[in-house]
Amino acid sequence: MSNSINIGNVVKKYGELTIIPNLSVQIKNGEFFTLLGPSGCGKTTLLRMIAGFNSIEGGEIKFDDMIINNISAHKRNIGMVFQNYAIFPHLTVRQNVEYGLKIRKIPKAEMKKKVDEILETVKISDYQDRLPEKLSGGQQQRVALARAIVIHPSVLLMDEPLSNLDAKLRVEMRSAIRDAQKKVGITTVYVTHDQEEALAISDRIAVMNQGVIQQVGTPEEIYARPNNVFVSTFIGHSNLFYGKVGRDSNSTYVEFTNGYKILLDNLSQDCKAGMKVIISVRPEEFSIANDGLKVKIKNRTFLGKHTNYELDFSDSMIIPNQPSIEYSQDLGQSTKTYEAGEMLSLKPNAYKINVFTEDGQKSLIKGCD
Ligand SMILES: Nc1ncnc2c1ncn2[C@@H]1O[C@H](COP(=O)(O)OP(=O)(O)OP(=O)(O)O)[C@@H](O)[C@H]1O
Repeated sequence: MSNSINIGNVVKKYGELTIIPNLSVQIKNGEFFTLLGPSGCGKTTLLRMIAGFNSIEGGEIKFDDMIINNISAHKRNIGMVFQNYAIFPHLTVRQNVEYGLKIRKIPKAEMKKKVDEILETVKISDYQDRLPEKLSGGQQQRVALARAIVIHPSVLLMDEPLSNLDAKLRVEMRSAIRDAQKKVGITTVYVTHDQEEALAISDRIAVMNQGVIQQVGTPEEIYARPNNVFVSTFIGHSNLFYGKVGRDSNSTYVEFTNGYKILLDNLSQDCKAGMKVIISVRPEEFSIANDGLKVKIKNRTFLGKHTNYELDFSDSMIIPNQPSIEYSQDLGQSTKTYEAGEMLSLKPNAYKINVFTEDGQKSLIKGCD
């Protein structure tokens, strides 16, 4: 039986150093839940706390209603998959998968049935008599996955399981992992620093930075309505502009420093006229229109499905220290391309753009505050 995981006010310290100051999150039974964040933000640390490999300096972790803080790792009934496979080199695929069941003294016939089933689920039946050295990285990772889920753990924990695989295999393995997880229906916590992988694989994502969860939501929610500037720039690309709020008798708008206005009907009540804000526009949220922002193209990059234009806005309009300001033109929608030096008139999509407080900490879109 799979469990929910309830993490309440947990604290992690290494000596004097606090890595996780106070973190709470509820992971639902059967959910594919991803911890996503930059290197060093504490993802592995939190995963190891759930697994029982790390001490917990404050708060509680519960599987359903049972507090597990003081239950040792091997009694938590957890399946784990790491980036370096951790399968036994001297055992065949089948023996590797059987291993956990043998330890649990599962009767032979039942063991055979369970192993057959899992080998089928992760699609490695054909290799069952091979030694791991005769398998590709992706196949080895399937063995590790089969071995972790065959014991029917309460929760499955995965730490960057695809990072040793090449790009194409990573994409293929994403679906393999997700399909197996859904079929078995096991609560899964997955750690990655790869945002595309997180978007592709997860039911919900927690975006972490410096030991603090910035936002929890479905991939769509996090991409479309990030809570703060960190999330908006960590997940996908966002162009950030200085702006201020304006109100007149029957409309509310944000205004760029060059006076360009976008009418918005979804700004939160906190937005007072004159308030300084950050306007966040994704590259695909611009479209070419006569009444847009006038801007010069810096360079053009053809990327197959779309063309990326780097834009040359005046420094007074854009928040400093951004890698680039970009417009992405979907080639399915347009055949005309533009060259460096040409002027464009780009209109941001009022329904899609995001607005944040001046310090970047809070969204000012209704429902995201
Ligand atoms: N045993 C330890 N003793 C002291 N500090 C540690 C220990 N393990 C991790 N840290 C520190 O805790 C912080 C979080 O590390 P953690 O491995 O959880 O990050 P992460 O988000 O998983 O990063 P990555 O994606 O690079 O694995 C880092 O600053 C790391 O240096």
